[in-house]
Amino acid sequence: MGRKFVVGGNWKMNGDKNTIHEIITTLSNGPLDPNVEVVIGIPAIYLAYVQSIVPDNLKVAAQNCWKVEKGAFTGEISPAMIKDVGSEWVILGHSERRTIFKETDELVAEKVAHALATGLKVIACIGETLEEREAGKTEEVVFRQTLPLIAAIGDNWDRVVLAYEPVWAIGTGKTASPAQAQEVHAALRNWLVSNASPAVAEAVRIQYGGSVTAANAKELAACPDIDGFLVGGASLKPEFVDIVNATM
Ligand SMILES: O=C(CO)COP(=O)(O)O
Repeated sequence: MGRKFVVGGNWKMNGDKNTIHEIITTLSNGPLDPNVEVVIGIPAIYLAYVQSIVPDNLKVAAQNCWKVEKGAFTGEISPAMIKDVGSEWVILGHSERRTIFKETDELVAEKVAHALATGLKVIACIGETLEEREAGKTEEVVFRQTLPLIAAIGDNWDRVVLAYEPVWAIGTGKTASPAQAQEVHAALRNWLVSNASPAVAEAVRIQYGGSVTAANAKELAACPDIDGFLVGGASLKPEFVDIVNATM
């Protein structure tokens, strides 16, 4: 069976009640391709608000969470809380979490394991820096980041989407070319055959993220191993509708 296209919008630390209302109105009017799964990543403080105004065809994600249910972790939110306000997804391991907040591959894996154990669905992000790419280490880095996720995910792959986001393409306007993105996606899928299982490799959806716009989405979406996008800046704009509809 084919992999269902899945498009995420990662708002990062953007939006206020007014602009959020506008974005949700735009997405509600769409129309959004009903064959595409759409997940929007919301700043934690607005999760409940967004949850109260989204239509059924939009799923809501937190952008991070901690690795236990509750306790003395000032400033953190737990998967149980995300679930409690009605959201089904969490984005984990985003490169901004890894670089700015120093999250290690192991911590990301612990978070993924706990989020899945709580019943959430996870978008797990991986991707190399420019320096790593130029040193010819792209695949090495992507495989290293994915390896601890294998044990963390266990047999919950049906609730996981991988997002390949080359750090040099994030927020820079420098999109990976379709050939560059496809090459990494295919290599990762091939690596999953032996490191997870052939069935997982075949079924798991791999999103591309990094300066995706309405202008480049169709060409990227046509690549056989690109199963969706994780969109930053453009997810705050009306063109997100066109990105969701890139495979129509
Ligand atoms: O980080 C991203 C999505 O998670 C990509 O951000 P941009 O689309 O703004 O490059």
